[in-house]
Amino acid sequence: MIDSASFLEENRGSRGRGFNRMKPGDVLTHLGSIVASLMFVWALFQQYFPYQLRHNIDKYFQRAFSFVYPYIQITFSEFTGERLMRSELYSAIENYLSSTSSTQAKRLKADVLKNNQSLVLSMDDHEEVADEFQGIKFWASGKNISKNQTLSFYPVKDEKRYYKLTFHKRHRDLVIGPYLSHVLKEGKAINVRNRQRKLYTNNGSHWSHVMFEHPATFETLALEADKKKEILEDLTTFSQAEDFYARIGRAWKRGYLLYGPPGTGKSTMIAAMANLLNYDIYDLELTAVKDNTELRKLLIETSSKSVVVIEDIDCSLDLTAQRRKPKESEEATGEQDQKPKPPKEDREPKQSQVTLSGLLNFIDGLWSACGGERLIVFTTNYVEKLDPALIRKGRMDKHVELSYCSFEAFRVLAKNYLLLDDHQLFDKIRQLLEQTKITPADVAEHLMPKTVPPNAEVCLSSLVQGLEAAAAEEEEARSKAEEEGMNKEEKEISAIVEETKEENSASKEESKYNQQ
Ligand SMILES: Nc1ncnc2c1ncn2[C@@H]1O[C@H](COP(=O)(O)OP(=O)(O)OP(=O)(O)O)[C@@H](O)[C@H]1O
Ligand SMILES: [Mg+2]
Repeated sequence: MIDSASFLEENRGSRGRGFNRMKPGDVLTHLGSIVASLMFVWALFQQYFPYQLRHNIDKYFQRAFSFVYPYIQITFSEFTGERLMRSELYSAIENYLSSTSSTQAKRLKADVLKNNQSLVLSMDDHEEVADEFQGIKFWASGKNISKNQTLSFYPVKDEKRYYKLTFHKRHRDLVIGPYLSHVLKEGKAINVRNRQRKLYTNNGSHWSHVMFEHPATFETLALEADKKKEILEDLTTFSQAEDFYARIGRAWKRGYLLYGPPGTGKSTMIAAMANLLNYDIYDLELTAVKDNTELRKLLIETSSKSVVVIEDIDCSLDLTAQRRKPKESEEATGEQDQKPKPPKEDREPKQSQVTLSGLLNFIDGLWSACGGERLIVFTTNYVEKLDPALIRKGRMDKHVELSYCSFEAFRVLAKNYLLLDDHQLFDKIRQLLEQTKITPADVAEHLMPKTVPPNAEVCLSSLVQGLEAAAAEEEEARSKAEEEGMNKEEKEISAIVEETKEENSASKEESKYNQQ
């Protein structure tokens, strides 16, 4: 255990005893002359001693010092190697020490992250803070040393930042093993929490991004509580299961298929997922991807801790047709790949040549494992249109149906939009919701404030009217369909009657003819 405090105290104590017999004025005079002499000697040493000699003296002094000094120091420089790369360890330590720094250090550096939303404090140069791990105290100091560049005519300051970790030599194994990996892990986790998340979209084979700032959360998502809980648990379990996936030999990724009519919250759920897990979003526009090679390139460029989304997968590509087409041509010509492709551009508008097998490879091929910790989410309005190979378990592990608004979902929206837990109109709304189909997007539109100040009664009445109108429309459509069905039936019956009449008259004619 480091006992620096007591070490300093002892030194201070012995000095104090030595100076006790003198008067304060004498002490100061003495001290002044000692310091001046030391500085003079040091200046002489710096200036007149040959560099090699100075270097050797330094070296042996350090060795002799470390022989008696029981502490070990590790330095973590900001830049490693060619000074081009900022050391990952350095930033991890910076993040790791940020909380300790903000409580202990007296001079701090402030930085704003997440688009000016959160303030991050780190210790300033030459500050020192203590950290405790498994009951042992370590010292970390932030330093910024400046060196003059020697080969320059105009001396330019060359600044180097580093953290120095000091600990007693008996803790060497603990520090080099568990402590440093703990610092690295925690530092990275803080970095992930603090980063401004991004929403990427592909422009051909390149990703471009904007800041991701969707406010959706699972709390505000209108969904039945048990369904919400199930998805939440699934996501949280996934995000914490790195070791499990490694143990069972599976790539650390999970596929979600969200399906349901438009306006039922599929895109909103994706935003909520990303917000829950602190992931980036890669919104992949498949129609802009030229071919399978480009698709793979895009996949490789995605980072871990991300949600890769393909919206409206049924519209993105005519996947089933694309799978069939090569087979047909294969049958006709015998070989598929060697055959030069017809110049399609001449006859039809340029289409993406991404195939179903390319997409399947994207989801669970060898390349899909790179990066890890990734969700792949497909959305569709028509789940029945999708090729079963695409959505089988293992590829799309979880199928989530988002459907029309239930009363439970409505209550979530009422709480979000109107801050209401209950209201006299709720019973009526419940009955109407049981009779009619309305999407959460439509309900949300009714609940948007319509007056200043907002009035819940007005919004709920608007919803009731909307629901009644939808119910009336549905009723009308139903009776029309029934009528049409009846008409169709009547027509069919009369056609059959006509047919039998004709048949009867024909047979009568025939028997007459036979009798003659
Ligand atoms: N389940 C829901 N919970 C909360 N808000 C919802 C929900 N469903 C829809 N909304 C609201 O309706 C709007 C449209 O929803 P969203 O874009 O998520 O629908 P979608 O299912 O992705 O539709 P599409 O199939 O057309 O892409 C959202 O802005 C959101 O405010
Ligand atoms: Mg959508």
